[in-house]
Amino acid sequence: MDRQAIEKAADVLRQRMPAPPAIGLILGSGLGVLADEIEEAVRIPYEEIPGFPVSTVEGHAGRLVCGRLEGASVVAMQGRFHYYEGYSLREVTFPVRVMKALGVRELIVTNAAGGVNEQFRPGDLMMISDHINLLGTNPLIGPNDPELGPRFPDMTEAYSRRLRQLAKDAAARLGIRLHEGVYVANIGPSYETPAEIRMIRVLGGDAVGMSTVPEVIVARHAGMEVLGISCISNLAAGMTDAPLHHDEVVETAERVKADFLRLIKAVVAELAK
Ligand SMILES: Cc1cccnc1O
Repeated sequence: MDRQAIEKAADVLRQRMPAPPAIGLILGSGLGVLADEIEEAVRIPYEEIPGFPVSTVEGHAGRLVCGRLEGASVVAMQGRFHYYEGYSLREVTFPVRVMKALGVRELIVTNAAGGVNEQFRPGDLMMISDHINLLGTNPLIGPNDPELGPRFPDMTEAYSRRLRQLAKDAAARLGIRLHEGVYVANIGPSYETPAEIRMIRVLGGDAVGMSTVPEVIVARHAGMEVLGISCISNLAAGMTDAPLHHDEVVETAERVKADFLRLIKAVVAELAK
């Protein structure tokens, strides 16, 4: 990814944003409602930002929302880009590069995921402790710009221990049940087969989805701290007889949004201190 394109997008946004953001939020399917809670909000459609792709998935609005949330200056992606839409991983992760250029230090990534762990139920929240990349590719492939990050970034703590503790403490304070587990990225857009879900379980996966991992790899490359929260939208293939539908993914996220909102806002409030 070239620095010129990143700076060009960041410059356009600096002209329109109320203040430099400290926290970035990527809101997954049906979870964009959090951006509606941002105060003094400036909403910028992706098509007005040079270098941003345009989201094509139902349940993803397609705009950047900047403003204040729980006392912090934030920038939220209301709608994200997915590899399965046909974008390159560099395009999918370009917004993370721009957030870094704007000054974002902590990135909270959220998604709707399929439950693989047999203890999980639709509507549960899972904090991501680690991920497994089954995409068979990586957003950092190609020449590395050392100004953006190291050639071989360490992924030992892809999901910040500090932020995970913050989220755990917030969930306990709020009486929100918060699982913790491993998120596995599948390319999509077809859902996983029952055999693939059995494989993912054997590999140690607790939830599966079609996003998040590319953004987290780039965020860690850029030196950002990351917290990941999955909304278990439905049980993955083979765990029930029912077939999977995208509208179920969005509908479940809608249903659990109260707890999801309370948790993310509590974490942001802590970071704003
Ligand atoms: C996003 C998702 C939801 C349910 C099952 N599998 C997935 O990849």
